[in-house]
Amino acid sequence: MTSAFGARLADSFGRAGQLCVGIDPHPYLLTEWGLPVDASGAREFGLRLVDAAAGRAAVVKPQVAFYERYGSAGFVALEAVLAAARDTDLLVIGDAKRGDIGTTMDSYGDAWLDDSSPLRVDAVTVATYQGLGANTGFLAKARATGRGVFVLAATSNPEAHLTQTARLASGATVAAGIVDDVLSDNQAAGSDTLGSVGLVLGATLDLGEYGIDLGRLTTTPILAPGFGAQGALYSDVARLYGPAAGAVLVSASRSIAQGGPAGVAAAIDEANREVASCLA
Ligand SMILES: O=C(O)c1cc(=O)[nH]c(=O)n1[C@@H]1O[C@H](COP(=O)(O)O)[C@@H](O)[C@H]1O
Repeated sequence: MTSAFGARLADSFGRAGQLCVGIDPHPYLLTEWGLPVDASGAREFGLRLVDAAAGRAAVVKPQVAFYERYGSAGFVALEAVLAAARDTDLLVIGDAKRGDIGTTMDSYGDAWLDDSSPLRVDAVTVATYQGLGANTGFLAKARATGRGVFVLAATSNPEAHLTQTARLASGATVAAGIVDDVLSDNQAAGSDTLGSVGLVLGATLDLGEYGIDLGRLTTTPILAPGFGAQGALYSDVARLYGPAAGAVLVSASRSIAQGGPAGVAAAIDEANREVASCLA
């Protein structure tokens, strides 16, 4: 891979808009799609979403849990979906939400970020309960291979509120502290377009309450889940993210897939249109 993830993401935004199509093969969706609730169904679901998203959206985001639930057969299915996406101009975020001490994170880096791994993706989601410093090797590997990382900061689920708005000794919230760490990391790496280390900032939240200054995030990729099934509206992207809206990857999974396979392409086009008109 030649250029940095942030630069490739900026290029994709320019070509295909700011939508991320989540690939979450929930058992109920497999049934609705007329697919078996097993690894072969999850594979087919993922392949069809990749096919529909290619040329229509910037990014796809397979949720690893919905493949992992089938054990080794699920990982074989996921590898097939990732390989298919690699043959398109889509960027792929592996939603693996890995987080551990540094030496173990290095091994996760070998799984998701190494050029020789069948699970390699363009970017991965990580949790930093062990501190962003524990991800030093992981982030270095991402940069060295032109890949990216999205760090959970303010997640879309209501249960996270208590922990993520708790105050650090500095007085900043935990979420704002993670934002600061990521900003320092991107500044140290000197990215000139979008950085390669991004943040997860859910669309279901009042980010002001988390003490997050969106004006500082104009060149930090923001993965924004919560649209559709979790209640956020595409028409609210500009209001929710303000000055950082141009860096937001608007992410939706169930709401794109719920109309069945025949409706996916239209759902993607409609979502992309709504996001673009809100950001125009
Ligand atoms: O990292 C994520 O993508 C993520 C972070 C977050 O704060 N909230 C969140 O919902 N997600 C993921 O985004 C997807 C949301 O799916 P839908 O609610 O169906 O659009 C799921 O795969 C979640 O695991």
